[in-house]
Amino acid sequence: MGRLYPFLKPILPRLVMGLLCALAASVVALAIPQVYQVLINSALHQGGETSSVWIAAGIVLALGVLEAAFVALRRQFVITPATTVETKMRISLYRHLQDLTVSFHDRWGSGQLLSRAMSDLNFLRRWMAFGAIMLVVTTITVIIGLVLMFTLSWALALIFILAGVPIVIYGFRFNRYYREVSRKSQDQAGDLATAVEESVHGIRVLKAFGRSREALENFSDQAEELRETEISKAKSLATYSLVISLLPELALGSGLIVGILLVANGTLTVGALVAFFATAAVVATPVEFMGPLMAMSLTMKTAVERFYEVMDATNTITDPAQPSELNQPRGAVEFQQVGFRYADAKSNILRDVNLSIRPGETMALVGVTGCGKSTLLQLVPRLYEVSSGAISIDGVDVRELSLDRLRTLVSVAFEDTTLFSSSVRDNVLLGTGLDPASPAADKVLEEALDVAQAHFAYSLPEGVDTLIGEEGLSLSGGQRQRVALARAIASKPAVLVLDDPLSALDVNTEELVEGRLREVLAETTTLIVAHRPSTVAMADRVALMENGTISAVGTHSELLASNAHYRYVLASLNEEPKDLDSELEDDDNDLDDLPGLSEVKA
Ligand SMILES: Nc1ncnc2c1ncn2[C@@H]1O[C@H](COP(=O)(O)OP(=O)(O)OP(=O)(O)O)[C@@H](O)[C@H]1O
Repeated sequence: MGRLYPFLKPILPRLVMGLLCALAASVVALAIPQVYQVLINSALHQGGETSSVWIAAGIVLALGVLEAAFVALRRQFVITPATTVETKMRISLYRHLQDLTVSFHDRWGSGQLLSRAMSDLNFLRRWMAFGAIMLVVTTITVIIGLVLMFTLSWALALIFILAGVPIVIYGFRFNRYYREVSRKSQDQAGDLATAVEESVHGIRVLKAFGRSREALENFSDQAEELRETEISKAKSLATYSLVISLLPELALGSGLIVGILLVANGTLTVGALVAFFATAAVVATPVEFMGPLMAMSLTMKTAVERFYEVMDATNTITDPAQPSELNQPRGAVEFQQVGFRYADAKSNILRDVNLSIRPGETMALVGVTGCGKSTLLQLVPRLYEVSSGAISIDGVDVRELSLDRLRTLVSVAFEDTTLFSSSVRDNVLLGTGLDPASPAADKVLEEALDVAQAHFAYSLPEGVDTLIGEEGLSLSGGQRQRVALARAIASKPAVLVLDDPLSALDVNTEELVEGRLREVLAETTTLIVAHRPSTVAMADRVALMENGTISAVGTHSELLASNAHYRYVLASLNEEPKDLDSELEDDDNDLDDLPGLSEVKA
């Protein structure tokens, strides 16, 4: 819990003020029985002073009002700072999640992160605003109350101390058990959130495959598990609460008998007896309150642990201490002996990858499914870090560039497009750093939408300002891909990395996009994963990927003529490789000169 100090530091003065107010309220509450003692001893006997009754009543009333005022002040002091801390912690968590590597996000369920950012931090706020202060205050109230009880009658106070022993012993057991069960319930809540998130995202698949019932059954099982954990939590708290409320009551009962005997034999005054029991009543309330407070503190401890599990995850892909400059990038990309293994994977996905892409060249990456093409692309903007070897742009290792600079140089469009809940304009201009409202941004937007053949955006209900993404208008797969492609092009990168960005387009649109892309790509170094011969046709050269390495590089015609695996891969693509022949008629390569071509043609 000490780790919360940096977050709590700015609000400590207000928390201390809140604590002082809460303490003052308790002290005032404990002072009231002392007035009873004076009142009873001075007025409640024959010939007693009647005027003191009015004075005592006035004092008790004033003390009551004072106590209420202190309680109200405590609330004022702590509520605002607690929400401030909650917000700050939530923002730090979000910032850290943005910084953490893609490998981290591969391993963590989104629901687990969601539950940490929302419900765990919510617990924490409630604990700061109430639990922490009340825990300190109740402890101090009990201590002061016991001291007062000892001064009034040590024999009676001893009975209460004896009753406290089993409470403490049981408290340790409760502590251990409740921590475990509270951790379990918070993790289960995270898993449940993941299940909701997955089924909401995959609702079409679930419906289309008629799996809604199974999804519901799975969800119900998980929800049932959480319910059982919550019940065992509640049972354990109920038992603990029973112990800590019953024992003080037993002590009160037996204390009353002993107290009356003490008054009867003259060892104790009636006023002291009444004051003792009034004090004991003030002390008993916080003692009974200890159960829920302990439970709250243990839940909050788990919440802090869960928060720091994420915050402690280190970002391994960071800026270099002294970033290199790359002022006028030409866009020569070089892979040297690149090897890569996913965290937790048993073997390397990529090994000994050597590939040189000239400035302005378009290189298609072709290979059978699962051979590592997408993985290789993601290494260029350092979404994952190479395990061995190096990737350089214009001779500068990508690890020597600041991440901001690298990601301005390299732009990416993935096959599986993600659009954010904002306008088409904002989505396309995401990586440009331009003010979306500026005239310069309008021009860039227009050009990018034109290259990506995403003119449909102008016909949306509010044109390019139409809200798309999860909370907005649903676009078709091909429309989404075109917006994502426009986004990649808009920032005018030196290096463009495209993971089969046209896979969802119909043949005619694809042709139009390719026509415009060729013009753009003439200036930009491009590495493009190709699953269709028509995409291969856009490339100057083709790199063939086989078993996690580049096994051959050449023009389409060269590879077609000389490489059996290339022919096999092309044959397995969506279209027949011969479709490409017409595209390549203008190619400078003289196919007839290539060795072995006659066999291919045959
Ligand atoms: N995040 C990940 N963690 C662990 N393994 C992964 C991860 N992503 C991909 N893989 C594995 O790496 C291998 C290569 O995947 P990759 O997506 O790079 O292939 P690909 O050639 O692009 O396939 P496709 O043509 O089907 O898109 C696969 O065996 C896949 O299971």
